[in-house]
Amino acid sequence: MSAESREPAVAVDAVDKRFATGSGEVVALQGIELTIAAGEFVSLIGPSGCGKSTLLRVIADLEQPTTGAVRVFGKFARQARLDQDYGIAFQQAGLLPWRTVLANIELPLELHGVGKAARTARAKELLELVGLPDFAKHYPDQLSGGMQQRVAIARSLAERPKLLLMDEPYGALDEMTRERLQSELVRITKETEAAVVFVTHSIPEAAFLSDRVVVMSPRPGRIQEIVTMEFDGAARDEELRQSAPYFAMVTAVREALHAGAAH
Ligand SMILES: Nc1ncnc2c1ncn2[C@@H]1O[C@H](COP(=O)(O)OP(=O)(O)OP(=O)(O)O)[C@@H](O)[C@H]1O
Repeated sequence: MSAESREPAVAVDAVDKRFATGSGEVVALQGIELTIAAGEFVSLIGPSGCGKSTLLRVIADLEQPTTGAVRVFGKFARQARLDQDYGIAFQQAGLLPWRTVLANIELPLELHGVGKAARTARAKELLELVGLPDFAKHYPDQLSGGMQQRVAIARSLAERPKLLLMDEPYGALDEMTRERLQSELVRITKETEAAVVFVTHSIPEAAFLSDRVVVMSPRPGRIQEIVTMEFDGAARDEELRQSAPYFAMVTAVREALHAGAAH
């Protein structure tokens, strides 16, 4: 095992984030401590405005913490961003409208100097993976929102990142597609051994996907509780969704959320 793979994927150390606004200061995050192991799947859940997106953006170095520090595989977040050590998929698919689906997926590889043949081959493989092999030559506006989201996920996986940062990537999808993409994500992250930080509003989604669910509470945004998912070793498959251990975990996350809201 290399030194790098022994480092946690993410280490958030005493992070506060305050925003100055016209009506005063907003404390979006306070005293956040969170370590995510290599290969671990962690969801962030909590009521609207509790700071989930802000925490993800701080990890991605799209926002700077007011105090504290973030490391990604041992590097400062800024260096990890410059080195493109993680893939990002947000709810807004963020595809370039003037590029075909294939060219959108190829973009990160192109920016890293991967040759044309290799990046086209990889992009086609990813289109298969997300179930859109026939849409390579389409443009984003010719696709449904859900299909665009799958393209964005394919793009985030292009460089086989060891960390994926996902902000409600499935929020706009119908339930069937959503469950299919959840299963797909489980399979993909198992294959690639990527760690994932996943923001969601869905308790069942968080329970199905995660090793640990971080429950946040608002004003100021803090970690209320971290719930470890225990499924008695069961695989994360369709059977799990119907099982007693899964329902017990859904209940545990729900109770933690309600405890946070009561404060
Ligand atoms: N750029 C900004 N300027 C000022 N305030 C901000 C900014 N970004 C976020 N905030 C505030 O910080 C708090 C946390 O916002 P954030 O978007 O992280 O919450 P969230 O948990 O992701 O919410 P949601 O579930 O609704 O997406 C909110 O009160 C929000 O208004």
